[in-house]
Amino acid sequence: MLKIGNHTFHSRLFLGTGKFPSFEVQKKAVDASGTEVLTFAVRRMNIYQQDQPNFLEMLDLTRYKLLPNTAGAQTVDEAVRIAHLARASGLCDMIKVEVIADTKTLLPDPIATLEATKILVEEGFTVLPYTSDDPILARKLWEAGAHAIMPGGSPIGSGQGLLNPLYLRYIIEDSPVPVIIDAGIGSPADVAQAMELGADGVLLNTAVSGAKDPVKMAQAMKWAVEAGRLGWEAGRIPKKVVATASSPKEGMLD
Ligand SMILES: CC(=O)[C@@H](O)[C@H](O)COP(=O)(O)O
Repeated sequence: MLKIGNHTFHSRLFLGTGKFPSFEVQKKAVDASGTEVLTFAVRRMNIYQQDQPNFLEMLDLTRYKLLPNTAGAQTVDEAVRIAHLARASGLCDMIKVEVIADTKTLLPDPIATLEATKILVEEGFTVLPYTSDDPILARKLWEAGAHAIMPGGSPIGSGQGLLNPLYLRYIIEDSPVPVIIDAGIGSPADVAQAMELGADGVLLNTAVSGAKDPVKMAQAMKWAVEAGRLGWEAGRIPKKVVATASSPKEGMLD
């Protein structure tokens, strides 16, 4: 069971809702993923044009926790304002803090992320900051009261997988709060790697929405999360540089 703040989840897969080829495919993929948490940019919400299609309208929202994110924010003020908008709209008290100040890498602004996290924790939100794979910043975030840490595997939408497994491991080993690897996941193998490192979960979007068959990929991601978690719980064998026969020698004829 995954616990973040006061929320508990069976599934360890968080799914983004952007860029699916259609709402119908999105719905089928969400179902196939087994996710309980859907994230979306508050700025995509159609608050003022109720007659326009809503990207969440095909989904039975009673089945999912919504994790609004502050995507589009470039400053602390913007992130905090977007979080307030999410709360005023009656969405979940969870907020994914995303403050991006670089359009090429889409890497998070570490100082603004920390500042926004402090403010929103103080205001009673359940705060999940999207951060780089920097273990020192991760520590400052949980010291500031973040309820989970979401380090990127690689740049958003890049599908590059985990570029720095060592730093992610440092974060996972030290963090007193859940660590969700967020962004850059390209394939089920990346997901399994994250979970085998000991991550508490993964958040992904593009790898599913951009797949040739998003529904099949969503199912594959679900199984990869489960397989990786099980493998981590089971404890892998140590790597050796020499071969060791897998059959025991005892009882063998010479
Ligand atoms: C949907 C969302 O929150 C993204 O910003 C997230 O980081 C996912 O990234 P990928 O699309 O690389 O999976």
